[in-house]
Amino acid sequence: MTPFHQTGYRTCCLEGKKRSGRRKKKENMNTVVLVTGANSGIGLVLCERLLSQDLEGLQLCLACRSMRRAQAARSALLASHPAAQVALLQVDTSSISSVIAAAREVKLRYNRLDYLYLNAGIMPNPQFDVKAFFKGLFSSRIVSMFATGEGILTQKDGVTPDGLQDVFATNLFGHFLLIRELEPVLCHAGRTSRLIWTSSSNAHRSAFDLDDVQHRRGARPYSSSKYASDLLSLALNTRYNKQGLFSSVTCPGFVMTNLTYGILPSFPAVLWTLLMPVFWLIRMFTNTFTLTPYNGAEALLWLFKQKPESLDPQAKYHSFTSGLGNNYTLPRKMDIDVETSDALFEKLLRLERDVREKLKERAEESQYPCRT
Ligand SMILES: NC(=O)C1=CN([C@@H]2O[C@H](COP(=O)(O)OP(=O)(O)OC[C@H]3O[C@@H](n4cnc5c(N)ncnc54)[C@H](OP(=O)(O)O)[C@@H]3O)[C@@H](O)[C@H]2O)C=CC1
Ligand SMILES: CC(C)CCC[C@@H](C)[C@H]1CC[C@H]2C3=C(CC[C@]12C)[C@@]1(C)CCC(=O)[C@@H](C)[C@@H]1CC3
Repeated sequence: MTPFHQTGYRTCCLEGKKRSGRRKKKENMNTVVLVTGANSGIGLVLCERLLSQDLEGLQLCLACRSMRRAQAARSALLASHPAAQVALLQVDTSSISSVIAAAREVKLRYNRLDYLYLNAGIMPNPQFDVKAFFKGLFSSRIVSMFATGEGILTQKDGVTPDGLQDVFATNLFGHFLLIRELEPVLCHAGRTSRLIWTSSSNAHRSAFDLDDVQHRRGARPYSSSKYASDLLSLALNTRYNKQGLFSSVTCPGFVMTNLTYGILPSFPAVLWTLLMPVFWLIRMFTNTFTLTPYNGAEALLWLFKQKPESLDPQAKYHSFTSGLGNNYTLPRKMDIDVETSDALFEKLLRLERDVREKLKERAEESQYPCRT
């Protein structure tokens, strides 16, 4: 038994026909999978679950901002899968130069990338509105409040050294730039590559504004960044499907991870654990309370096994856990449209041009420091 495993739960996947072991192995020869934010929570357990599939030639690349934490994750994975091929990559998705350097490294190491999991994410300085929470408990919004966190959470965002809003840069723009930089290894004639986003049911149209895509003005940068990732996924499909690149969006449900522990910082981890029976009870009414990273990773793993052409680009694929602890994946139509997704894509392209120019200027300045 490894730390990733969870006892007492039966996992049932809505998988198509079962393939024979031998065919499965041949098809997956040298499948390269890169996961951002792979050193903890859903990203780490996804890696473990991928390794447990026993796919021959699977090459995992853990893309993390801290090499120390990445090493610890690699050691944990190798402890349960000693023969696995697990590489590390340093990337801070909130930093333009880090993303560009990481992409350069990927292109040197691999000539093809089959799966790119865009999973790294933050929800900094969350503010939990206790009053709204108790009001919600006695209203008809109760189920949707527990499923989405809508109406009870806001955040205080910061600004990165590149001058971008932190949540936007980390959750969305860094990943956008990574995809753009990795085009040569993602778009290959005769083969498909996959982008799989860890979005959220907290994504909401009302938090997003095309005139403020970085969410400088509001107090829901997390919701805005996740809604933007839903839109971006659709735009990527519009533009890249012909080149064999397919994008999908997932929601892991409510999962106990470092991200959620940060929501009530005064709550020690042990209190969260004590609340587990309450959460299991709530799960009887909402299957979105997946609670463990193992359950939360269900949709991310399910998508790995699907043919991309069979997926709906306007659907979000949700991990669900039933009251009895069974995991399954189901699609839910997203509240997005092609026009807004295209408009966002254009804005991101413009921002990409700007940041690249700034980066060039900075490089020139450091080369010729005396020039004015
Ligand atoms: N937990 C939940 O209930 C839900 C989570 N999600 C999403 O799931 C994803 C994974 O989060 P989760 O597992 O819950 O939380 P964790 O905090 O455990 O994982 C987040 C991961 O992202 C990494 N990360 C954060 N910032 C950066 C950065 N600038 N550059 C590179 N990596 C970074 C973290 O690295 P480090 O350890 O160094 O901080 C960590 O590995 C996120 O996108 C989150 O929004 C969506 C819906 C629900
Ligand atoms: C202390 C109380 C007895 C219980 C407090 C519960 C809340 C802290 C949670 C109830 C629903 C949760 C939730 C999220 C965070 C924690 C809650 C608000 C998310 C917003 C976390 C991030 C996501 O992406 C969403 C999918 C989650 C939705 C549910």
